[in-house]
Amino acid sequence: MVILTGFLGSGKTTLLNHLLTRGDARVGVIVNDFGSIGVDAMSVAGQVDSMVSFGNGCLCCAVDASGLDAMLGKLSAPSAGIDVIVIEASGVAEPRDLLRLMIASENEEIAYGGLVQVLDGAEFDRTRAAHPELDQHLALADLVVLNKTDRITGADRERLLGTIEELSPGKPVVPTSHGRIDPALFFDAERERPDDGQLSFTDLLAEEHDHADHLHTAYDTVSFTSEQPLNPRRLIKFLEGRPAGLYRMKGFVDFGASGEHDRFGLHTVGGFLRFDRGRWPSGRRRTELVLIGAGIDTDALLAALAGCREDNPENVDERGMLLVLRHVEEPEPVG
Ligand SMILES: Nc1nc2c(ncn2[C@@H]2O[C@H](COP(=O)(O)OP(=O)(O)OP(=O)(O)O)[C@@H](O)[C@H]2O)c(=O)[nH]1
Repeated sequence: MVILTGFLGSGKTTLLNHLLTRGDARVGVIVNDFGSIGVDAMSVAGQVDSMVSFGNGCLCCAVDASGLDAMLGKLSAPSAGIDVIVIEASGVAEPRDLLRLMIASENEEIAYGGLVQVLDGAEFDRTRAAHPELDQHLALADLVVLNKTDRITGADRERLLGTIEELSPGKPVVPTSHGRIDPALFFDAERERPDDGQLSFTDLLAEEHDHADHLHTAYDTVSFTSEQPLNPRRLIKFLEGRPAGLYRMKGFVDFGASGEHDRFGLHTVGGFLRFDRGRWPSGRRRTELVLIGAGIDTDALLAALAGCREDNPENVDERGMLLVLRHVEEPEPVG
């Protein structure tokens, strides 16, 4: 579940429509203003399988945690076949309140996938003057989208990037026009299929060549594999120091630990980091990670990951594993 937030007119709906038409994932959408969504574009895209909406204008005023849970329950039901839920919340909804609602949610099917803040590049200064709370919103975001770059000069763009960096240091910022962001930065193109051992990011990479426009040329993608288990402490250190341009990481990590659920799925969106635990398909136990970013030194990142390999995998660093477990958000699967 991804929260898409931004002030009125910043381009959230445009971005969402872009995700719906360009991504292969099945998207469930929760909006706080039915009228603001391009319903036609969505039905043409045929991607929205369920949409929950309410006209109260403000998501966090309209629902409490159990109300939200009911909506999420509808969208996360296996019968809905939804891969990702996007909550589109206008600037009037406080991201902090939304996050609080998410944390209070008792739905175990749903994993939080990051808070994305959309900014109108052309209106940034005026919006900030009128809504000083924008500074706090930026500090909460996992990923910042600087939209409407077609309406600003290169010099303004650099200045805004500098201001955003000051307000939310180290936060990844993706400059776009018309919300044309790579869906892979938000979620998987296809659902993972653990049963046949296919990794969804393979599809994700294959998708790169299908798109007609040159959206992807702005991104660097690199993958890392290791038959040798990784050291948890060193990997966590790498993750904590990952560069701001590294928008997304995805894959599975083998720490050499043994147990029922010793496959650690890794998922990062901007500053957000989560592990979940699962089982290795037989014979496929190895670390496989995909890194997506812009302006990243892929060689240096690969070298740093290679440096996380554990030379004595038989001695699992149990205390190091505790650092990993701190980021496990989902309960251990049962059975
Ligand atoms: N020039 C330009 N216009 C854009 C861009 N992105 C969106 N727009 C236009 O800006 C207007 C607002 O975009 P929306 O996507 O509706 O913005 P929103 O954040 O969903 O707005 P609310 O629903 O009011 O919160 C629309 O007319 C869009 O076509 C962009 O990158 N460049």
